[in-house]
Amino acid sequence: MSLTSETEEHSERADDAKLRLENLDKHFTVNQGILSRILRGESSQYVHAVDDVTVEIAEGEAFGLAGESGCGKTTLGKTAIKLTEPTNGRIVFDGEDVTDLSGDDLKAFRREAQVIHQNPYDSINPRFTVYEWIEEPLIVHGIGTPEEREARVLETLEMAGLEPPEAYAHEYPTELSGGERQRVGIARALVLEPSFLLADEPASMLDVSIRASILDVFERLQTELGLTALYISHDLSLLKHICDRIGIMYLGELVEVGPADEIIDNPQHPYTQALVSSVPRLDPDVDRERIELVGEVPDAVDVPSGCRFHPRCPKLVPPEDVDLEQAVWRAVANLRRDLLEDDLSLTGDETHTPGEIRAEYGVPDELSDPHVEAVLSEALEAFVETEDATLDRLREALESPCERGSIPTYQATDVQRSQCLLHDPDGPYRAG
Ligand SMILES: Nc1ncnc2c1ncn2[C@@H]1O[C@H](COP(=O)(O)OP(=O)(O)OP(=O)(O)O)[C@@H](O)[C@H]1O
Repeated sequence: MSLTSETEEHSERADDAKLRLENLDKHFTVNQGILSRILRGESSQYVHAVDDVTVEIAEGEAFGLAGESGCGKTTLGKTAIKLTEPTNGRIVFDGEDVTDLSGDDLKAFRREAQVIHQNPYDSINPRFTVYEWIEEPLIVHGIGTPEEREARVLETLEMAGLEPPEAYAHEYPTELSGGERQRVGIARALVLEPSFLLADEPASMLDVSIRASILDVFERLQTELGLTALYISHDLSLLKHICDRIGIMYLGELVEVGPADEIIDNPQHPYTQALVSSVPRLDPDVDRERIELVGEVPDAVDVPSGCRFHPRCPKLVPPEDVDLEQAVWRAVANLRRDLLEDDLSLTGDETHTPGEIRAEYGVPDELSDPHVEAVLSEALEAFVETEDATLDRLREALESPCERGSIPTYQATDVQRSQCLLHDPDGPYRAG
């Protein structure tokens, strides 16, 4: 299914959506000195923290966001509930466009959408007692008499599992353990009776022994209060445990979305497959082959063309006229990438022969495809001789379809969407 029909599908279901993000972008301007920009002749550059994300979260749903560090999870979460302004796109909450809310309307929205922070040590003001800290949002929003507020604070402490609430109310946060502080953070988020909760790495700072009990609180609250929640975490096993659906982010884009169990047990996008395979304890009974992810996540300023995962993808699609085994093609593509970027990764400082360069990249001395062999050996000879080769032929002749244009989102299975050419039902490539 193409992106167009996906949009139609969304608009049909839009009424059930608690939160709907449409083509959401959040870009940050890179903080470069004016002088350096003038000298290097560059215009402003942007960090593509979130790019063209379209997704909806249903009423009562727990949605998880996962992906490597820096891929944009926190920025997407914060933008979704307007803790930071989107660069482009629309945010629809309870059927209403909240993208440009301000003033009292924004304040009312803030009551509905609350956040639980990652760090229970930093996020609480130590000068407040637990009672004062949890009562504050009620005062800010002008809610209730002092007696009504007291009743609400104590009730909320109890909901967050701080019992007896009267005993906790007059403590200072510094006197509490990490798990207790996280429960205080939960109580503060709940006191306004929100309908949407953003929990950013809610358990990552906690001891393993405490994590399970905090996750139980989340699960219980969601069932009892019917909350819709967006959980952000590196930890796929945590998300599998508490979420209905999971979205996987890579370099600002949402590359796969589907039911939590399916994302873990039957990942479709090559990036999700690699991410899942790197977590051995996800499912001890499943003997999963570990997929090694080569290289680092690229810079979010200078994002790769086409599929952003293509420089690292173990399933990179070769050009149609290339006939090489996948592992050999990946090795050739790695060497081509570094030659084109003039950034070969070689051991030692001495000059290398074409044969030595090939060996370092795991490219065989003679490729079985004569066309690729001719293009690559010509480029290597030129590179070694002049160190400044014209590499246009290498660039054009061996360009992968994954490097071109923007990759749409496809329906990869009945329940999973994936932004990968391998899932184009009308395309020549097949997922394997
Ligand atoms: N205020 C900001 N100004 C400039 N760049 C930013 C800002 N906030 C985030 N970024 C950049 O945006 C990208 C996405 O960051 P973000 O924190 O959203 O990722 P993340 O997936 O939540 O990472 P982590 O898991 O490490 O928290 C990164 O490249 C980050 O450096």
